[in-house]
Amino acid sequence: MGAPGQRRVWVVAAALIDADSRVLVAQRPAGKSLAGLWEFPGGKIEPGEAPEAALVRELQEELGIDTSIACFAPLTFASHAYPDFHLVMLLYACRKWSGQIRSAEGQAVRWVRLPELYRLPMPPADVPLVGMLQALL
Ligand SMILES: Nc1nc2c([nH]c(=O)n2[C@H]2C[C@H](O)[C@@H](COP(=O)(O)OP(=O)(O)OP(=O)(O)O)O2)c(=O)[nH]1
Repeated sequence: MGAPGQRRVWVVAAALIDADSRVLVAQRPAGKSLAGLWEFPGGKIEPGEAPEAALVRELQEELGIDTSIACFAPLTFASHAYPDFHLVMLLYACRKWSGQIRSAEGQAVRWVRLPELYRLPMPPADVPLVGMLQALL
């Protein structure tokens, strides 16, 4: 479980859920780590930044939507040792936003139902989270 002193990376992400209980996933672009895998939108928390503020910022940057901290319900977290860092990722559920979702950073995005989510290739840290999401939907 993670070498001592391994770099720890704090990430925040959202399970955006629509009225049909579908979840939005985004594909990691070619050339980045974990390329091609489907992830929950989000990103790294900046130093001094509150996780929820980071999530509002990331959803605006990546998807062009406005969200409110009040609409984030803590869902679960991932703690996963990647070869070069240890990821801690907080996952929030969010059913309310304003604006039209568009992929502002060129990532492919898809709305998927749970059975499909189980079949999509996701980063290893995300795999245990899907079951937690199932309990919510
Ligand atoms: N947003 C997001 N990141 C995830 C998920 N699962 C997972 O392992 N990650 C990892 C990938 C990245 O290493 C990190 C998120 O960083 P980021 O999205 O802000 O930055 P990045 O793509 O430039 O990442 P990197 O190239 O520096 O690794 O968390 C997920 O579901 N959503």
